[in-house]
Amino acid sequence: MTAPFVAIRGLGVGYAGAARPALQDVDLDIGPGERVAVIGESGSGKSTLALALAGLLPPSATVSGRIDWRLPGRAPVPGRDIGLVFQDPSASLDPVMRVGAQLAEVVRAHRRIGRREAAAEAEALLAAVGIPDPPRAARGFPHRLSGGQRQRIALAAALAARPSLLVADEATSALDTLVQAGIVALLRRLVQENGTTLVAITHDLALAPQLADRVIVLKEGRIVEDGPTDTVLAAPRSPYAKALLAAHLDLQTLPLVGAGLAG
Ligand SMILES: Nc1ncnc2c1ncn2[C@@H]1O[C@H](COP(=O)(O)OP(=O)(O)OP(=O)(O)O)[C@@H](O)[C@H]1O
Repeated sequence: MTAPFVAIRGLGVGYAGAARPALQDVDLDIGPGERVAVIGESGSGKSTLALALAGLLPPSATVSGRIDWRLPGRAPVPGRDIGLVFQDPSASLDPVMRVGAQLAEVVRAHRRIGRREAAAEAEALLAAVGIPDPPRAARGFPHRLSGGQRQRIALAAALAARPSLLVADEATSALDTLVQAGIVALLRRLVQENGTTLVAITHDLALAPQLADRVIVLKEGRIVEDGPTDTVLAAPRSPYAKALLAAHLDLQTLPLVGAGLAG
């Protein structure tokens, strides 16, 4: 791998009152432009890793270890260097602000451009994420849109500042299968086009081949598997990853595209 974009060493995160640390001894290098899926069951520490990367852990959390960024001389700024998309788009969209104004505000918060230019950029972003009739959508409010459209707009907002890293935490979990497929395809296209590094958190193994070249499996706050997506899904080494995969195949959900396991 070329020089890592971010290098995590011995990261541990504990929350007050918790029986065990949410993350322990996490060592992880992520290269520029890499697309990484972080998989694990509920409570394994996926969201904590996302928050640690974004610098958004609650102040009460106890943090040890280091996260070093390849950004010259400064810490990354969430929203500018790191875009975030969550499961619930309402977390990132203001219900009482017009969609176009919200996007324009994000653009102007990070780039020195005038109002008109920012409004035009907002419409361009809406078009880029596949929202029909961008000028009309820009004048509307988020609550008038479907869940899938709101998630597209949350994605547009996360990418408005052209971040180097996009962290998507269960970004498609709340959506039905068809809408989910559309958002996954969009996410994949946008990060490829922009060369954005992607960390996609998901409990859904079936999404890993569609989103990522590399899979990391977390169990009880530790990385138990880390490798190319196809290799991990075709031949997991850790017993835990094997069990996750077996449980997934038992459920007979979506075929694991690209893993040679679909048939
Ligand atoms: N703010 C918090 N305060 C206390 N404990 C927390 C907090 N956030 C997470 N935890 C605990 O830390 C552990 C890891 O949680 P985390 O949300 O990172 O896991 P996860 O894999 O993302 O789970 P899920 O898929 O359910 O979101 C869990 O035991 C959780 O209960």
